[in-house]
Amino acid sequence: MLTNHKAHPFNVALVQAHIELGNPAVNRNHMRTLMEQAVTGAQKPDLIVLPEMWNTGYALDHIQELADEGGAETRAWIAPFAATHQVNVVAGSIAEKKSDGHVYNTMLVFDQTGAEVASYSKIHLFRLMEEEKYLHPGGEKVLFTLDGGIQAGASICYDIRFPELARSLALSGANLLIVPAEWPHPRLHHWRTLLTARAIENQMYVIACNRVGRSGDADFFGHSLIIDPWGEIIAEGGEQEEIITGGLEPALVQDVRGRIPVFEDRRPSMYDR
Ligand SMILES: O=C(O)CCC(=O)C(=O)O
Repeated sequence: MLTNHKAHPFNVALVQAHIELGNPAVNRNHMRTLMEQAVTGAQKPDLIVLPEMWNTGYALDHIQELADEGGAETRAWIAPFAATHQVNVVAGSIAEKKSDGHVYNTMLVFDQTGAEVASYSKIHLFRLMEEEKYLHPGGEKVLFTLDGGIQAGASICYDIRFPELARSLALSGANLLIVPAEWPHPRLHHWRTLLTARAIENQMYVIACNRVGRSGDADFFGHSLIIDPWGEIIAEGGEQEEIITGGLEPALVQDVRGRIPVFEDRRPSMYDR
């Protein structure tokens, strides 16, 4: 295992929460309570991450009425929360109704001043949950810089089954992949393996925040993960609500990339699709 402990790691807190189906008001209050716990915990986080579709859950039948119009409601409380507590917030993803009338599965990112630094809508919609019938896919990959200078790339849940996206983010400069999810049983093996592979092959940190609890037929297992660029699991959640914390050491990315020069040894002309 590679170690490169610095005095001030970049502390992350993953809010592994239960989500109430189709009840944005309850979910908003619940997330705020958990986020307050995160910022008053023993280790003050530099970054808080929420799970996927936390405002509505997969209430897709009613998603047109339930979705946050222009993301306004979410922005209105998360931006001041970030500023008040001087913490970066990746607000998981929400069902967001955009001005084109479509609903997107959208990640919003705020810096420590409460300024919005990025917005990413899920590119790969998940047919097993009929996302493609109710949601509109995003049209671009998204990178952003967090306070502290860390370059991060956005992925939402099913996106991690497409290694091309994480690789493309890494090639564009990402040192960290952030993954909000609603990933259910019985695919824990896929979850852990895919996330670890994305970390190892791209020599980047991967932090993934999954929800817990039952919703309809789905049983969401948590197991939120913080994985370092060598593929070591720094922290992993259980199957109940909890806040998973860990410290990232950004210099470790260059360290690992120096040890096995994968990016120098790539042969892009050999990969035709
Ligand atoms: O790929 C999977 O197994 C789960 C994906 C998923 O649940 C989602 O994208 O919402």
